[in-house]
Amino acid sequence: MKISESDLIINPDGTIYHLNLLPEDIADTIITVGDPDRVSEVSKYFDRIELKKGKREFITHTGYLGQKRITVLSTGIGTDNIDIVFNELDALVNIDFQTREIKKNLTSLNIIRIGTSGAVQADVPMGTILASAYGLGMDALMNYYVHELSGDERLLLDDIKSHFAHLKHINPYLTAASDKLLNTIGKDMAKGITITAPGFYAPQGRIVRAKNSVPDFIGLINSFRSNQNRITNLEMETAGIYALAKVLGHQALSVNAILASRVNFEFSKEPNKVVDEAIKTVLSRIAEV
Ligand SMILES: O=P(O)(O)O[C@H]1O[C@H](CO)[C@@H](O)[C@H]1O
Ligand SMILES: O=c1cc[nH]c(=O)[nH]1
Repeated sequence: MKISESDLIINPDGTIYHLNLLPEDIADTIITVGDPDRVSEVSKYFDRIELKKGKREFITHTGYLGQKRITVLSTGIGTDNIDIVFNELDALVNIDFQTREIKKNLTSLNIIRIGTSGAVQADVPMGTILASAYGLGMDALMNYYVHELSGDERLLLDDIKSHFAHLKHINPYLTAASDKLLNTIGKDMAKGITITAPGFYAPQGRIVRAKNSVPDFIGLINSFRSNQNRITNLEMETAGIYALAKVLGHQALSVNAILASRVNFEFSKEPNKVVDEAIKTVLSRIAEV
């Protein structure tokens, strides 16, 4: 079935609407970062850069590390941007732009986020490189998509829903990381459930001047337990990435450079060093995926 011109917008030069990319511009292995300035912090380690493009906050570099073709792309902040990036990346590989039809043979991308995050457990110090075993969304994105849970995800989400039941404004959703990427890129990293919040301040329990509606949100978050599972950190994209990757048939892993300890009330004095460590660790393992 032909996808309409208003559902899938292709620019006059053949590029996808927001990302400004042609299907041939992206590799099958994609690194996403939030900050547009972080794209060159990743691609500076490539042996060769073949393409640099961008529009708005969506900056893309594609190149090679050894024999491996890699795309690094910035998403900007928040799951509303993840909605755009993931639908458009998927369209670039799985929709024929000439016929506007879904291709018969679908491509599954390997997508690795390298992001920054704040820890909520005392034994996850600043400087930790943490792989998200699960993304737990406190935002509203997945209310708009049909998505199914595995048995393990359902059991864990039921426990999470009971723990947060008194927060009537949220409908949490949960998706596991790609096993393949967790066991390669994420091997021997600290692991935990990552909360994706719809904001940086009160939605992550921060208090500056405006009053928070949820008292001691960090205490509520870090006291959750379900078997060996606990919530380790907070950021703003991972749950949307995991959930949309699963819906669209892609593999996803989120690697978090822990810059803040929310329980020790500290923020890293050397954030670039921590992020660089995460970038180098991911790139040193990327040939395995
Ligand atoms: O450093 P990035 O990848 O942007 O990630 C984190 O930093 C931003 C907030 O400062 C949010 O996007 C959050 O998820
Ligand atoms: O605490 C933090 C640090 C980075 N990014 C976030 O979203 N939260």
